[in-house]
Amino acid sequence: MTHSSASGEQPDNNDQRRDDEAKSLIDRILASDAAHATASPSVSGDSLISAQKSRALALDAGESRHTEDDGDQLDLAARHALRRVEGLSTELEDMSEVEYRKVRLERVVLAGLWTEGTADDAENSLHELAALAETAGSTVLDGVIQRRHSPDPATYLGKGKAQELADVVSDTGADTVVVDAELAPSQRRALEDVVRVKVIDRTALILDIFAQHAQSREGKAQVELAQLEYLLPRLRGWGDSMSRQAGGRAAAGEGIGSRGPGETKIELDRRRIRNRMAKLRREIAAMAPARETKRANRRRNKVPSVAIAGYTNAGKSSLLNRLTRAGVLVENALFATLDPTVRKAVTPDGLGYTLSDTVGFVRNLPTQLVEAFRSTLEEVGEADVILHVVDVSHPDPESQIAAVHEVLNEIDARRIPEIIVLNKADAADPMTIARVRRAHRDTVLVSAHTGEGIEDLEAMIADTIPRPTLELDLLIPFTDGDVVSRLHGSDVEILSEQYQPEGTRLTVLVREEDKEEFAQYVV
Ligand SMILES: Nc1nc2c(ncn2[C@@H]2O[C@H](COP(=O)(O)OP(=O)(O)OP(=O)(O)O)[C@@H](O)[C@H]2O)c(=O)[nH]1
Ligand SMILES: [Mg+2]
Repeated sequence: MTHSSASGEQPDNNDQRRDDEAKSLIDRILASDAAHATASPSVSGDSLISAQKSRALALDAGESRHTEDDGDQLDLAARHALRRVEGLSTELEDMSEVEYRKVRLERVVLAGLWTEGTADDAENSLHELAALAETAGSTVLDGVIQRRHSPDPATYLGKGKAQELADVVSDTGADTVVVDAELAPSQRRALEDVVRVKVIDRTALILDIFAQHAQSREGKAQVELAQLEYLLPRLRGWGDSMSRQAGGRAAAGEGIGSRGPGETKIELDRRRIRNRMAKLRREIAAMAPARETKRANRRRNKVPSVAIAGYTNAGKSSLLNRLTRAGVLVENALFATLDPTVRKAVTPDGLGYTLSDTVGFVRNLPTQLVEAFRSTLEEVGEADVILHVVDVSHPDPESQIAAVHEVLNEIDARRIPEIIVLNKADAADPMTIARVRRAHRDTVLVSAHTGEGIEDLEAMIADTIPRPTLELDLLIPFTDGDVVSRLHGSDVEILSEQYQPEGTRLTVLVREEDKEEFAQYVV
């Protein structure tokens, strides 16, 4: 689906387009097996800031005053940003009075700022937040964007807009507000006071999704560590707010942002949290050897390793399945894959390599997660080749590519040869494809669904992985037939083969370290 520029369109068309987009986005997330889904989670181009930077902005020291003005109140734009995604009647009058433990599905309203870039960028960012919220299991009721130069230090949105948000919340009967930023504890509390429902930020949302998806013991430990890391500086904030909302659903430890070591354990003091974190770090370190052994084995056998990396939902697992016919979970949800999967694959000319699927990246991936998943991500950092999978059916693949490069940079993986795999060719706009291909060399256009371009990709992988370089001329007696089959195995390249009276005569390329094995047959 293409995302045409809004300029020049009739307002009705704009509204229609937004409605259609919002609807298809929701459909896409809910119907996880619907193969025909077209829209993708979006990302904002210009607002690409590292988690570190946004955190520095957000974690100011408990300041709680409003700035002078209430931002640039571009009312028309703000109105347009108020999209009704799903209408629900208002059943609850005053959320702070309600025993909302019983509400099962979280019903959320999203709030974001448009501080830079175009209106489309700002909307894309909110769309991505909606996809994240849906992935976490909530229903998105509405979303608002305020045009401002910078977040209000007190309530994130300006005072007036925060009040409008409160109205939207009470009109829609939402029980949670999700903010498209990382909030300081004081901002979160102040905003909660205005909107009267639980407020969580983007980082908490992503951590929550990871908590839901972690499968392995290591993955679970890594997520818990990241959650505690996030919680620690916010301890006072959560505690204060929860004591004010005693009996609330959040206090019961339900809902987004509270799975894992969330608000139920709020009574833990910092020391106990630190102890727990130290224990988790030790556990994760202790689990590393198993992974390290496997990796060392692969290194010893010099099997080339290819790591699949890329933005979440780009089609990494689909591509792994396509290349290896492995049954890896493919889901139209963000962060379906958390635990790295390693599979064997063979190039068209018979060279073996390993192919590993990894956790997806996202714009402003919380630094806590990059830290906690470092050992998993390091797997990417040690690969011989990186397949960087890009969803080219997305309106703005460039910013996803940039976000992935940023994470690769952080784990020191930018020096590794990279093949940019433009996936979902079947659903992509030719203009977008052309634009991305102009900006990036070494791209290959594929569709994991239709199989288009997969042969080109396989050929590119074969050309990029380290190949055996040592040429040997061998004569193998017929009595040693097993050696011939070994040569036909996956890490030798056969240049010529003929039968002679004394045995099989072969010219082959082998890896340097396999030289000894065949030394006795060298002619
Ligand atoms: N149209 C189209 N859709 C695709 C293609 N490849 C994958 N998809 C869809 O994109 C969605 C995500 O695919 P996955 O393979 O789970 O993506 P992923 O990158 O592993 O995602 P995470 O593990 O969640 O980060 C699924 O709904 C796939 O069916 C493709 O070539 N064309
Ligand atoms: Mg996956």
